[in-house]
Amino acid sequence: MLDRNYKKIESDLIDWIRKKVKDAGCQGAVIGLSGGIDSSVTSLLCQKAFPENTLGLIMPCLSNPEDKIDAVKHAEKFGIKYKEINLSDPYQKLIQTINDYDSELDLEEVINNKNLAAAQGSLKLALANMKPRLRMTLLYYYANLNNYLVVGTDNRSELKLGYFTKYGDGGIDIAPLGNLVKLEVRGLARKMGIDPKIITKQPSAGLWDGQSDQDEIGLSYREIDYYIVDGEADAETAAKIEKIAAANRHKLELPAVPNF
Ligand SMILES: Nc1ncnc2c1ncn2[C@@H]1O[C@H](COP(=O)(O)OP(=O)(O)OC[C@H]2O[C@@H]([n+]3cccc(C(=O)O)c3)[C@H](O)[C@@H]2O)[C@@H](O)[C@H]1O
Ligand SMILES: Nc1ncnc2c1ncn2[C@@H]1O[C@H](COP(=O)(O)OP(=O)(O)OP(=O)(O)O)[C@@H](O)[C@H]1O
Ligand SMILES: [Mg+2]
Repeated sequence: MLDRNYKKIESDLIDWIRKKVKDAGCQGAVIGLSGGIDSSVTSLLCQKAFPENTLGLIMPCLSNPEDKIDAVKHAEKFGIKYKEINLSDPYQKLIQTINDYDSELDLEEVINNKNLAAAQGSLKLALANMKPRLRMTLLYYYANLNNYLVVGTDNRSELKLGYFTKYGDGGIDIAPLGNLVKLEVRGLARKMGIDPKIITKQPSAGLWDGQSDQDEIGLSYREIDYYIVDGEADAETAAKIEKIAAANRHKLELPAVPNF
């Protein structure tokens, strides 16, 4: 699976991005830069497609400070224009606003801890998913302003599982990595000279301290990717993947509309 012609994939994806942006009547690309591998590869592809018209947005939201350092280093290494907009305060204020107006749940502990570890059950995800949705708002601000497309970073593994926030990091215009599973994204990243620290970092949505894709999904990318590409998996793994995929399929569809 890993034995792919990454040089050709790279140049085909650069051409594809250029065509999609031009066909949309747009002039460039805006991407969220997390310091993770998917956004590093995507931003570099965009930068090669539109060297002058690619904008990376670094948007920490009570995030691990290491990630911002990695994102800045990546942007500077490859000459990607970027801005940092820290969303921690607006995020906290939004939670405070909910707390002020809705007395049903007490969010003081979450607000004071600045950590979603204090939130349990559905509250944890409800608050966590607001982070990518705030980022999406900023990405579209810059897309509208500059006549750019919002370029998403979702890969084939995440799309198959629906492992993204609906209208958050899933709220995008195009997804250049959408036909590459995570292990293939790693192959492409190596070929493109992405910093090995970024390539070997544990994949994480970074929505709360210590979150990792593998722990949350309960499967490794090796298991997920071999199943997606070659159909190789034991019956239990295959069933688990299909169950998650079925539950999240709505994320890839348009909202249901009555047919009467
Ligand atoms: N059948 C259906 N038809 C239409 N809509 C349906 C639906 N079932 C739920 N929904 C709607 O969808 C909502 C649930 O979806 P959503 O809001 O996305 O929430 P949900 O899928 O519960 O959470 C997002 C997941 O993606 C992960 N994530 C997020 C961001 C980045 C990354 C990453 O890889 O870096 C991962 C995150 O850790 C979490 O596990 C429901 O509250 C409901 O509004
Ligand atoms: N702090 C952040 N600043 C800007 N964008 C972010 C930030 N955190 C997440 N994003 C955006 O959300 C996307 C989805 O996150 P995701 O974690 O799947 O990708 P990644 O961090 O690039 O790679 P990995 O999955 O290996 O962690 C990112 O690729 C990026 O575009
Ligand atoms: Mg990440």
